[in-house]
Amino acid sequence: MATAASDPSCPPYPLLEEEDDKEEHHEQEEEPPHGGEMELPTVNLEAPGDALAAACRRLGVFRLANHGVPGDLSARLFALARDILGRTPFQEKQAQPGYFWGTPALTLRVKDVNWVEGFHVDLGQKRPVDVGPPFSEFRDVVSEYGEHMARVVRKLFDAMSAALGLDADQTTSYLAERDGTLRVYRYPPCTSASGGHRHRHHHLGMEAHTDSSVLSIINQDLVGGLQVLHDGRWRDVAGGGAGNNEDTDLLVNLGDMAQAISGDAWRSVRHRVAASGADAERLSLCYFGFPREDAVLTCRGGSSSRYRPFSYAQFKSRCRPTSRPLDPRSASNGSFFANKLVGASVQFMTSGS
Ligand SMILES: O=C(O)CCC(=O)C(=O)O
Ligand SMILES: [Fe+2]
Repeated sequence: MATAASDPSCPPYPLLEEEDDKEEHHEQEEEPPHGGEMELPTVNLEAPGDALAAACRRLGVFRLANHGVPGDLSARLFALARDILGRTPFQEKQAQPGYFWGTPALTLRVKDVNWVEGFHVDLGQKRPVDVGPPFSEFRDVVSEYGEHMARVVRKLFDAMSAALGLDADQTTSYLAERDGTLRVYRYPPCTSASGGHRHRHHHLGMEAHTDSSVLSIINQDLVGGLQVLHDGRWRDVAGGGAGNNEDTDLLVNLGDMAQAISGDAWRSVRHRVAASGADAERLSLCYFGFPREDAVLTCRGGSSSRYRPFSYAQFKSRCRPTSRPLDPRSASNGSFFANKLVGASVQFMTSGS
């Protein structure tokens, strides 16, 4: 049984049950191979051109240059996150609003826990949460960073809307950029990490999934660990050295809502995070932009679309988390979203799909 008890910043209870051989064998069979590092295309936010639609169609993930997020702001947020998450005793962090460790399933079953902790911040929350230092400084920097994320995601979505031919109302309501979520993650050192290859006692920083957002913006440090599924292989996406200089690229993932809006022309990329090694910790700042809850998404393709018009509120209320991840081999990029929708309710799908 693995525990993190020797590290005071981690929970003082066991985090992993022994996996039985049968289950281990099952998981090994399902695991897509690892395909090494992948060079992602870069989109220039000031001049996205054809590169934007090409990346959305082919990959569902790209680097974003010329975003204008000040390097020293990212650096300040990374430094605060490193301090607060990495050097504060677990019990103290746990008392803070928005703090989490591992998966929500942790309370039910200590198995397949994601080796990650962090803060979840609703940027649209009207009343600031009352916290003392150093958390108040953290809250203020998060809020300033969130303003930049809202600006960047709006500009990017405007360019995407133009490429998809959305009207002015859709362009406004399909993304509520100021009501996004920011997650500040720390992937603590993990003694049972194995570089992304599954074997007995292997952990992941975050299990394979697609995001439910329209767009997600990831700012990861130099440690790296993010992997995307492309052509049936897990490919490493190198860390960007976030916060080291103003020219550092951000990463953009298309989420399920972008795939739906595009009528499946664009991809919601399947991705995961390898657990950090025993002597490394990884930090990332992830912003998620969602549609306005009441906006009805009419998916491209009209009556021939696979999706009936639906609102994000409906999608959220119907989407039940599955207890285990879907088979990653069968879930090629994109089909996972359809599976999520089918799992949520057939009401979202037009008949026959
Ligand atoms: O930490 C990261 O780089 C990615 C996290 C992620 O995929 C998520 O929060 O959905
Ligand atoms: Fe994600």
